[in-house]
Amino acid sequence: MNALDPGPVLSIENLSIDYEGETTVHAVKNVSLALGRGEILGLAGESGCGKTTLAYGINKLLKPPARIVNGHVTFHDKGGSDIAISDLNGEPLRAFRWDKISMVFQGAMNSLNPVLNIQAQLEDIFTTHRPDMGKAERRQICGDLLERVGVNRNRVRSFPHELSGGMRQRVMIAMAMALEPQIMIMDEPTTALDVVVQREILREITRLRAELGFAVIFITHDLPLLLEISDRIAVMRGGEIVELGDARQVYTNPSHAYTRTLLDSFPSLTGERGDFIRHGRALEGSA
Ligand SMILES: Nc1ncnc2c1ncn2[C@@H]1O[C@H](COP(=O)(O)OP(=O)(O)OP(=O)(O)O)[C@@H](O)[C@H]1O
Repeated sequence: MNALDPGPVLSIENLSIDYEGETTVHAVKNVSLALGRGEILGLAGESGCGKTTLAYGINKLLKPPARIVNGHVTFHDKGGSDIAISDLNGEPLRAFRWDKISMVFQGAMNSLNPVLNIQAQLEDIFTTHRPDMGKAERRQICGDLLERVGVNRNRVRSFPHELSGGMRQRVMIAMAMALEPQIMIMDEPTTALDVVVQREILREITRLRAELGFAVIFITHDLPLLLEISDRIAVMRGGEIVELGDARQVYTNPSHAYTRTLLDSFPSLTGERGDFIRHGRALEGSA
C-alpha cells in the first residue's frame, strides 16, 4: 500500500441485494467494506453465501431478478475523484468496467472467442477503450501483456483451442489487466485448473500486484489458498460478512465461531501439511 495515499480505493456501504421472486432471497445483507489501495482482500464462505452476488453488485453487473435494495458502492479514483458506481449507466459504465475495475471469472477462459486469435481479442480492448493508440503500439502492448502473465509473446497468433486451460486463463488475466485497472475482482479464477498451474498463476498475480499496485478482491471457498495470498480476509455467511481481519489474525485467532468451523473443514490446515501456509508471505508478519 502507498503510505502517502492510505485511503481506500473502494467503499461499500450497507449494501443489500435481493433476488426477487415468489420467495425473495436476501443474498447480500447490509455489507460494508473498504478495500485498501493495492490490497489483496480474500472473500471466503461456503457455496451460496453471496460471494458472487456481492462481486456482481460491486461492478453493477447484476441482472433481474437481482436488485440492489440498499446501499452504495463508491470508487475512489487515484486522480482524487469519487465515482458512485450505482449511478453509472450505459457507455460510462462500460468504459468504467475495464478501465477502473476488471473481473476474471472461473469460466472466463471459455469466454474467449474461438474464431479469433489472441492478438485480435487483446487488440479489441485497445481499439475500443484507447482509440487514439497507434497500431504499432497496440501490437507491442499486446505482446508485453502476454509476457507479463507468463505466456510467450508469439502466442498472440494462437487461437484459443491451441492453448491449454491454464494459458487461456492467463490470457484472460492479461485482458483484465490491459488497461491497468485499480481493482481486479477474481471469482474462483483458478478453480478449474490443476493445483500446480493454480499455484503458478497465483504467484503471478501476487507478483503483478506488487509491480503494478492494483487491489484485488479474490473470491474462493478455498480458505487455505486465501490465507496464502491475502492481506485481509472477509468471511461471508448467509449474505453477511461475519469476520473481517488480517490473514494472520483470521488464521490464528478468528473472532467468529463460524470461521473456526470453516478453518477446521480444511485438513491441510492442520499438521505438517499446513506448513506452506505458515511460511506464506501474508502470514510472516510483513503484510
Ligand atoms: N438468479 C438467481 N435467482 C434467485 N436466487 C439466486 C440467483 N442467483 C443466486 N441466487 C441465490 O443467492 C444466494 C447467493 O448466491 P451466490 O451465487 O452469490 O453465492 P456464492 O457464495 O457465490 O456461491 P458459490 O460459491 O456456489 O458460487 C444463494 O442463496 C443463491 O441460491
